[in-house]
Amino acid sequence: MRMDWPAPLPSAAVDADVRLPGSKSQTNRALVLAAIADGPSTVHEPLAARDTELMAEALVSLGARIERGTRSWTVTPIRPVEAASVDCGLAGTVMRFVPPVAALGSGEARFDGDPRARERPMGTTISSLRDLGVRVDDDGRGSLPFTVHGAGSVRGGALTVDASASSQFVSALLLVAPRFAEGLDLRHEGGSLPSLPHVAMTVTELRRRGVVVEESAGRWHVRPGPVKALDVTIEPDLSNAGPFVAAALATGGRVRVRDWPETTDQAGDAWRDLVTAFGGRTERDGADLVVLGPERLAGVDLDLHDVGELTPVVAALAAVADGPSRLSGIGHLRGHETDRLAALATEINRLGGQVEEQPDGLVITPAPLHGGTFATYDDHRMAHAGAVIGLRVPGVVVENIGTTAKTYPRFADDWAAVVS
Ligand SMILES: O=C(O)C1=C[C@@H](OP(=O)(O)O)[C@@H](O)[C@H](O)C1
Ligand SMILES: C=C(OP(=O)(O)O)C(=O)O
Repeated sequence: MRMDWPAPLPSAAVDADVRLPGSKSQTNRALVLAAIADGPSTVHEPLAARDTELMAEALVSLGARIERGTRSWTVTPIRPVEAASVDCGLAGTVMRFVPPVAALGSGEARFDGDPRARERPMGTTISSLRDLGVRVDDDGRGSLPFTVHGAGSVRGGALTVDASASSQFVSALLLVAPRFAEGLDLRHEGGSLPSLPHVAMTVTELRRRGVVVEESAGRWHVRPGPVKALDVTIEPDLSNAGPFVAAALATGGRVRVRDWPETTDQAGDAWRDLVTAFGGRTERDGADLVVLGPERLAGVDLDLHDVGELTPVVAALAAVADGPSRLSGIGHLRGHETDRLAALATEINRLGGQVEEQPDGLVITPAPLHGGTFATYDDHRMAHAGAVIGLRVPGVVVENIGTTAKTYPRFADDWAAVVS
């Protein structure tokens, strides 16, 4: 249900604890790897949200069995089916990770998604599968919908791709590469590869399951072999920690994020450095991370190429900061859930802000903001950005708060608990 949501305005500095749901990126990698493993695996504390439910349904439609309990999902690997239909929704991980899984099968799998999903870049998925000898039928636009025809096996070997539009093209191929007869010797060639922590997460998860991966700059070699079944526990989603971290920063308050991992591949771990850049501080307290907001929120000059998915919340903070900010290295965000650079500039400026869109980023000059509707374009992180601006600006109404269900169905309730 689409619901306009008046963003809560705190009456004092925020002082709260939050326990986040599981990581989308880890949950969807765990599901894919379990579906091609050598036996059943259990995923503990998975994220239950639209993107991960779509992933589970996609793998089930390809022949996996997934029993979804409240705190753990048990996956029995794929037994290939003759025909499958996969709804990718708006999930980049589903539209990029699942087609190579379908290529391992022996039937035909049709992929489609939300209207906006048909505009997200998919050309590298289609061309890389074709270069591997897999038949893919599409309408020539390099996007959804398309059909993958599994031929029972994929030979693999050497492959060069341009993954400058999304790191997910690389992760997708690496995840299934141990199941290619010759493994995979993958090179990225083209503009700079974004979101490197996400590729590191892919390599870590493969190695945890006994897969041999060698890597050097822009090149990965995956040896063929079994993917060992493994029971895993998913970490809290540190990218979704962003709006809560921002609540401490924007109000000069304190937020304790429960169970922040000591070490992790998650892009959201960069929040520890981002807090410092905005003038705040973090303290570790046992398993938790405590974020302490500054008296005055500093402007920032940040290259977010590696952690692009944090941009909407960073931009929202920059819009209420005391000094000017520049965010760069994020041209690829135009292919995310929406064109995030255009969406952020349009929506912040609608509230009286001064945001200039650049080819690879945003220049944000502080300006007094006023209330109004903050449109979200079916983008969960645009909704987070609206909520963060609403911490400082009375009368912000976030359009379609339900879009947060993509990765965080409880967001509005958790936010109300933290902010009021
Ligand atoms: O592999 C993943 O789990 C992801 C990779 C990144 O994609 P891009 O490289 O397309 O930004 C990130 O933004 C996305 O939210 C999740
Ligand atoms: C870019 C994102 O998602 P997706 O996995 O759909 O690409 C995101 O969550 O910020």
